[in-house]
Amino acid sequence: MRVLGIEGTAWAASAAYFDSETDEVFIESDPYQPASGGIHPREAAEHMAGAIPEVIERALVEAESVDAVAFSRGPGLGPCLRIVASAARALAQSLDVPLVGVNHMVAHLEIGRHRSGFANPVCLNASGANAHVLGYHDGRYQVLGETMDTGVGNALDKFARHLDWSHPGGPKVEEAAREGEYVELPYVVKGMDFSFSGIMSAAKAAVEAPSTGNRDSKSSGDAVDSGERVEDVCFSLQETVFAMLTEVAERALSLTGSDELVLGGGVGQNARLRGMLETMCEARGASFFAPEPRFLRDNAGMIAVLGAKMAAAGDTLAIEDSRVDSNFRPDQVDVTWRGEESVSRPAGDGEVVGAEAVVEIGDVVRKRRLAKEYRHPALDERLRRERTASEARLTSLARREGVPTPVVRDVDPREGTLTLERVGRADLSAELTPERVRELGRHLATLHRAGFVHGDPTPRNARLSEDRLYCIDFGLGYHTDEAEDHAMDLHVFERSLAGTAADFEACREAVEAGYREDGEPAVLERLREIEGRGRYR
Ligand SMILES: C[C@@H](O)[C@H](NC(=O)OP(=O)(O)OC[C@H]1O[C@@H](n2cnc3c(N)ncnc32)[C@H](O)[C@@H]1O)C(=O)O
Ligand SMILES: Nc1ncnc2c1ncn2[C@@H]1O[C@H](COP(=O)(O)OP(=O)(O)OP(=O)(O)O)[C@@H](O)[C@H]1O
Ligand SMILES: [Fe+2]
Repeated sequence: MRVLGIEGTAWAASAAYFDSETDEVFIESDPYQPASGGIHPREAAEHMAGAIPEVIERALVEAESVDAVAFSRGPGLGPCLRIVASAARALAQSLDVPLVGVNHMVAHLEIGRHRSGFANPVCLNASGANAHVLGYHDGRYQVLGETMDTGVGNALDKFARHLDWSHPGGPKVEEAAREGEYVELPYVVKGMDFSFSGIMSAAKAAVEAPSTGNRDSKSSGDAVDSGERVEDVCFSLQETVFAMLTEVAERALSLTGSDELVLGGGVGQNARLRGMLETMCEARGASFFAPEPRFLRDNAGMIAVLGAKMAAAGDTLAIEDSRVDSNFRPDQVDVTWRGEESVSRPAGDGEVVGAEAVVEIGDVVRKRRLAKEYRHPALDERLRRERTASEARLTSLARREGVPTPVVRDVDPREGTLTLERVGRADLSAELTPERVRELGRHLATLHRAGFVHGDPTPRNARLSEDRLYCIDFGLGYHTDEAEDHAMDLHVFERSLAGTAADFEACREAVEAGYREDGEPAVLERLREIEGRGRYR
């Protein structure tokens, strides 16, 4: 199969030629560079209009023959997408070959899968406009977790703009971070979702005022002093944001039971991010793969490679059905080029390596949050201490409210250790029936009424016994009466179901039915709203 791929979702006007027989990929790109500020959609489209025909021409020179034309159908900037689609349609028609419409984010994932040879990896996409973790289940790439606000590259670019640095800011932040030292910034992970806006405001505020020169008087907590050195804030921004991405990637590996991770997207060119992911995977015996930079940043090579797989599966488009979709989500794609395999977790006993902790299961359960090598030591110490303390406190509080939880026998937040009663005979994930899931819905409603959230409700954080369902692992829980936070708790659970459950719809109805029995109707309405926000915006 020989495929001509075209990419132009935002800044990279790119065309590529892929020959699946030799596995060679020839890429021609012409980037758009804004004169000032960030990417202007109109200017970007003007760039595409001029550059797309030229890069196609150069790629065609390399092409011996073309069996299909593939193009990025979305997500991206509408005006840019339309130019690319027109060019692709015209080319497919003039060459009289099929047209293939590729989801750009799935292409960022598939290029890693293709180059690594991994069968069934979890994928972290860290790009400009997006940030999410994908896992394959039920014939789709499920979004296991994603940003609640901006993409990770956009967050870095905006911070750089605040410093009057030119676009793109990511590489400049990386450069400045080399000389930096750690200052504390907010850290926001909810289940496998995460948010950058609070961190970015804190980072901007931190560099606002001129330095006082007194570096010993920093306050702790989420408050950040202004007047920090730019290189220190850049360093800490990377330490914080990339630790969040690495943590959610690890959670996804733990939830799905996969031991393969691939990285995609332009921010994947960052050496610190790659290093953290590598270290995390090594520590848990997983394999990590990041494609070379030409396949990480936006490029038509990944479009051609996925286009070839789709064309081989007969997944082509009639011209009249080839509309672009600027909000095209990866989980909307019907994965026609793969089998029905899904990552599922073998039930284990003895010592369990969770996402966060090593859990020894004997007469009692000993949970140790060991230091994570990938994190900066100061951030690592803070997270382990805070989460261990929360887990002990909320586990006991939940039981007093009537939700079954293990008795906490001992806790040492400084060491990050807990000793817990052993409860249940299996994780809920082992027998995921609607009836059991409904019980979890009731438990969540009870917690919320009591004014706190679990923080990470998944089928692996609930334990089955004959007569009850225990909730465990409250480390990400916190006190809140906000409907948004309560709805987010349910959303985290439903997402983890979508990534693992055999009968997702029945389980989702069950958790909501259980919640309705004791919870606020406003929370379920808010849940619908959260889902309707797509990527929360
Ligand atoms: C929809 C599509 O248009 C969009 N594309 C996109 O965001 O371009 P991509 O090439 O994947 O990523 C660009 C981002 O990658 C960042 N970046 C590039 N090199 C970096 C580095 N060394 N460190 C951190 N960020 C870097 C840039 O600052 C910029 O924000 C996407 O994939 O979300
Ligand atoms: N009190 C307990 N009784 C019985 N089994 C337990 C108990 N606590 C934990 N486990 C088992 O250990 C596994 C991991 O525990 P836990 O979820 O607390 O660790 P974790 O590292 O936070 O995991 P993750 O973040 O991946 O959910 C659970 O899925 C469960 O099977
Ligand atoms: Fe991209």
